[in-house]
This record gives sequence, structure tokens and C-alpha cells, in this order.
Amino acid sequence: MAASVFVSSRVLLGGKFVPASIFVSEDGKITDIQPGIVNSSENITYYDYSNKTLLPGLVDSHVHLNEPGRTEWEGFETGTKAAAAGGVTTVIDMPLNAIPPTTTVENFQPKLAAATTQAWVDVGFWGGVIPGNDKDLVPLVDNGVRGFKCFMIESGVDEFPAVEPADITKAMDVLKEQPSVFMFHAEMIPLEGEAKVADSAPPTAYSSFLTSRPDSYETTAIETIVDLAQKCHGNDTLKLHIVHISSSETLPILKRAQNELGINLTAETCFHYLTFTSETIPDKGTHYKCCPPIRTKANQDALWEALQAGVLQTVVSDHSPCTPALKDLECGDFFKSWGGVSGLGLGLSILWTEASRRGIGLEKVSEWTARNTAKHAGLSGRKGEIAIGCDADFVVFDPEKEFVVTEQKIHFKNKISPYKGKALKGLVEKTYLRGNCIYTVEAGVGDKPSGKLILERRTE
Ligand SMILES: NC(=O)NC(NC(N)=O)C(=O)[O-]
Ligand SMILES: [Zn+2]
Ligand SMILES: [Zn+2]
Repeated sequence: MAASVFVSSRVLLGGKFVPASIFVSEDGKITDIQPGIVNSSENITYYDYSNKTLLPGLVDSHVHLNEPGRTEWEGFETGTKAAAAGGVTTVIDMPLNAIPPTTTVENFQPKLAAATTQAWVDVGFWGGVIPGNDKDLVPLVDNGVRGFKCFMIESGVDEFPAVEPADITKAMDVLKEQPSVFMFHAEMIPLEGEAKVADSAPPTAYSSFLTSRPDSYETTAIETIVDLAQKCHGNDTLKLHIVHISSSETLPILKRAQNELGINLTAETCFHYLTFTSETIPDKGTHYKCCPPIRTKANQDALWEALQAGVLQTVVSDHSPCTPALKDLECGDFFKSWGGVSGLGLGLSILWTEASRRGIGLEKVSEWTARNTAKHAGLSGRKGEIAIGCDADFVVFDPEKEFVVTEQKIHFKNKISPYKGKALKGLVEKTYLRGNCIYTVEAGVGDKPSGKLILERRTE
């Protein structure tokens, strides 16, 4: 017996908007979906969103919540509240920037202890591959870690060192036997050596920073990964994923690996690469600094095309915040500033603003930020879709309403963001997690956390 029913003339079902009624059980699962709008009846709570758009809650599969250890940068409470306010009902936390990093089961425990009472949305976890922790990977999988990220260039924090090709090979051998995904921060210094930035190039100019992280860093890394994957015996069961693609020069390599070499390789890009361009980043604009960097307008257009063509499957925030001092906004030195863009919870409106300008439908936006990110995290059939058996995670969205990103609209801890002041189209009016309202635009987020930690061993 359903406890509630949500009705709307515009429900995203199977990739299309249709009028439908969604029945939800006491424990927050979708038990039935009927075409059209049913009438209210006495013994069932009736949520009437007849004139609204109902989307599945977003799954942001790349966020750095930084707790414990760097809780002044973010934290589970502020991070998951920001997610809830943006229609993001699941976040997957990155292994680095918290201290300790999620590279052993022992290290994982203090993170879980911190998360358990402070999850306003559901939270899953990625682990990390660092040199020498290959024996820790299976125990982490058994404890619910959904996949692993490694760096092929320095990560910015000492406790998460970069791997060498030999470490990657070892981890590939372990992870091909596991229900997991192996992810890469794909920037690598080519054999020719580091990119040269002229001594005369001012450190406060974005162009100086861009020169220091060229496209070739990304292509070198991905070519290396593809080469190692080809050499990995039995690689047909190994899932590989490139996080935060910024360079369009990577796209032919991805396409070839996916279509000709038969490598199971997926890739994501981020909201900021799809909405900002290097030509318009101001001097000292270190709030735009991230690695790999935001590139040109022509590069951005190619990323949009790659998403539509399915070469890139997901769009995430890569929310990687820090304290104001570390952004070095006053001096504006791009080489001293922390790398990372903050935007958790703003993604749906950001992406929809830009997609609608390009004539791309909201169905696609949802596919890239919910259905496909859920799949990437091994959560298909549970998250990322409005379908029978899934959690009743919904966004009530007004695609036409416009707003400006003020500090009140930013719910994460340090309100430094290149999105501040930006006019966006599409407003999250309400967020539901497992059938319960966790955010309304009028009242904000609730005062009690109702998120769960996702710790079941991944099955696919
Ligand atoms: N240490 C980080 O959080 N790095 C992150 N920073 C970015 N993207 O600038 C990332 O995901 O690589
Ligand atoms: Zn990274
Ligand atoms: Zn990241």
C-alpha cells in the first residue's frame, strides 16, 4: 500500500516528459507509476505538482567534502545541505582533502563517523589509489567504497601522492576482479618536460596559468591509461573513468578507446567547463582556478558536442572548496591559489541555462547529471531515475524561472564561487529524498538530517 502519490503533467519517465502519477511507499521507494494524473483519495498523501516539472534527484558523483581534517574548507553538514538545496539527492565523496584520505579501511572509519550524523542527502564514497596501497583496495570495496581515484600529477595535498604507471598496472589487476571503477585525474607531464611559462608572464593573468597546464598534459595521461589498459590481461571486466575532462583534444582518444579498442572507458566533464571560457576570466580571478583548467570557447563547444554524442556521459560539480585565504583572492596569484571551483548544488540551473541556449532539452541535462552519474557510481535501479523500485528522490523544478546567484543562494561553507552574481534560468523549488521533503525554496533545508550513507558492497 502506497503512502503517498506525486502527480505532475511533466514527469521525466524513461527520458521523456509525460503526465504521470508516482506512488511511493512508507519507506520511500517508488512502487507504481500510472500514466496521467490520478485523483486524490482519502488514505494516501497527495502531492499535487500538476503544473510543475518533476525530475529525478541529481547524483553528483564528484564532490570533495573534506571532513574530517579540513572541515574549515567544507564538511558533511554544509556540503549535503548545499546539495539538497540544488536538487542533488546523492553525492559521492572524493577520497582526498579530508585527513586522513580514504586509502585504507582504517582511514575510512573517521570519515564515516563524521558523516553518519550529518548527511542531509544520501552519501556514497570513493576511495583512493596511491603508491603502495594495492592491498587495501579489496577491503575498501568490501566496506562499500564504490570506486577509486588516482592522480597522475601532484594532487595539491601531501597525503595523496601521485601514482606511476607501475602502480596503475597493479591497481588495474586488482580492480578488474571487483565491482568497482578506476578513475583518473588525467593530467601528466609529458616526456618532453613541464610546460614553460615565460618569466615575464604575470602570475595574476589567467593566460599564464592556462599555459602552465596545456592540453598535452591531458592527452599524455589518457594515452598512458589506454596503453596500460590494453596491456592489462582480462581487461574486459575493468571499468575505467576519466574525471573532469577539460581538453577537447582528449576526445578522439576517448572515442577510439571506446569504439575501436573495446576498453570500458567513461568520462565526465564539469559544470564550469561547460559554462565559463578562458577568454573572459579576469586577471586575479583565482575563484576560477581549477585543474585541469577552464579552456577556450571553441574547446567548450567541442565538449558540448561530445556530451551529445555520448563520448562524455556525465556532468559533475567537482566541488573542491577551500578557505578564502587559500584562494589568494587579494593578490590573485594563480600559482599560489588553491585549485578547485565551488559550485555544489548550483549545477542543475547552470547546466539548464547553457543547454537551453544551445537548444538542448532538459531530458539530456537530467541524463548527464542523474541517470548516468548513478550508473557510474553503481546505483542504477536505485538512484538517478524515476522508475519503479528506485528511491523516491525528486526535484520540483521550474525551468522558466530566473534568479541571480546571491550569497543566500549559496549553501556551501565558503561562499567563494565564480557563479556568484551570475543570472541563471531554472529554479529548484523543492527537493524530496525517499519521499520526504528536504528542501523548499521558501523555507530552505530542514533542521534534521535524513540522508543515509551508501555502504552496501557495489554489485556491478
Ligand atoms: N585536490 C583536489 O581537490 N583537486 C581537485 N581540484 C581541481 N579539480 O582543481 C581535483 O579534483 O583534482
Ligand atoms: Zn582531480
Ligand atoms: Zn575533484
